[in-house]
Amino acid sequence: MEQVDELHHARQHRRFWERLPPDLERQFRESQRGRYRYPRAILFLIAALAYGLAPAYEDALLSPSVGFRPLFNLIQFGFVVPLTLVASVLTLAPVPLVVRRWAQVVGVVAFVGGVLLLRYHALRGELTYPPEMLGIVVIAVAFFGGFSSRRVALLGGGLMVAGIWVELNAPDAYTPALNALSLFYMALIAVLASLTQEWQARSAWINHRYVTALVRTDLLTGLSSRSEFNHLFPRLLAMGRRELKPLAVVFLDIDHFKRINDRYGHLFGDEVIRRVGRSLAAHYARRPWDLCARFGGEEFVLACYDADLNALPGQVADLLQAVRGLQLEAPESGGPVPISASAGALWVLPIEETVEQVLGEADALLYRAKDLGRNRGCVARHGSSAEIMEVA
Ligand SMILES: Nc1nc2c(ncn2[C@@H]2O[C@H](COP(=O)(O)OP(=O)(O)OP(=O)(O)O)[C@@H](O)[C@H]2O)c(=O)[nH]1
Repeated sequence: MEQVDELHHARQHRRFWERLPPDLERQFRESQRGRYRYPRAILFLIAALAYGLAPAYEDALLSPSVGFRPLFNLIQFGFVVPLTLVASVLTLAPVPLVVRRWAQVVGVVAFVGGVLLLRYHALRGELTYPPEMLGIVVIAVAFFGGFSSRRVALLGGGLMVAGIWVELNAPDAYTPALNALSLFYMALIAVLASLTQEWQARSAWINHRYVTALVRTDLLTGLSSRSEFNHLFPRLLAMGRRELKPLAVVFLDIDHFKRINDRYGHLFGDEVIRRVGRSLAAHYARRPWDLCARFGGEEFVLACYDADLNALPGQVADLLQAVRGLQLEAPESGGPVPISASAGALWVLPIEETVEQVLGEADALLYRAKDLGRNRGCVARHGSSAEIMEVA
């Protein structure tokens, strides 16, 4: 319930430049990194190849006479190409996210640093190098990098300043002002594209999370919804079967709820459902695998993993007592409104039982408790309907 509210708030009140609350933001970033793994690995590979093969096409296409100085060769082959290749491999390798991120940052910085250096010397007439490479790298990083928009903005902004400095300080080989302007536009496009793309990705992600949370949560009580229970219970049963652990399934239904509604109104009826739901969650479903859901109307279902058969009657009695102990006051008179519930509890060591069989048997126990006069529970072990224990 809190999560539904938090997601709703994040959807409604987020401005274009704002991030999500820290926990959601972390989950969002991780989901995005996974998504762009392959494009990023390919990007780094292309960067490494483009850089590594530069001398070949430089000589052939652009400036046949220019030779590389040993220092350039060292930077290019001893530093930039290996780092970019390592970034490519680590992007796909099963290494921790932090290592991958740092490898990529170092790869990108090394790459663009190398390109800037070459560009500087190209403008001094010492060699030629395609300046568009810089823009391509920035835009590609912005689109596929999976970095935060702030990091891309920092990178884009830093590159823009460095690029302009290089253009203006090199001898007037071409048209520095025009080159500076084109660098500025490239960096601007990259930053805006990355911001827009991130905004859209974040909006889609948060909407998806919100809808999922809505489907999984019962909005009146904050417990799991029936669809969430239907989703998780088969898994719990399968896990019990695999690990040979017993389960307890308890159906609980508020007695004569229609009368409460008719007498005190539906809003008060809602409050009763809410209070009973909270009380069940507090008393019973406390371990990580336990399920506590509103099955519909005034009926609840609990499923407990690795349940103790001997403790079950006592636990059901406690639940019924907790419902009886709820101090509800009538809307207008303020007088006490006594309520009670009936329960059916089934203990099962799952072998071949289906979900329908288990839930059907537990539901039958609930109806038996209703037939016996309500305000009580019927507890049984699966398959031994002759030995039903009555608790109150
Ligand atoms: N206030 C409120 N009432 C609901 C909600 N969902 C179902 N109901 C009402 O719950 C009542 C359930 O009535 P019945 O199924 O006859 O059960 P009951 O009166 O509790 O009788 P027993 O279960 O046999 O003890 C109906 O009147 C429904 O309208 C809800 O979300 N809020």
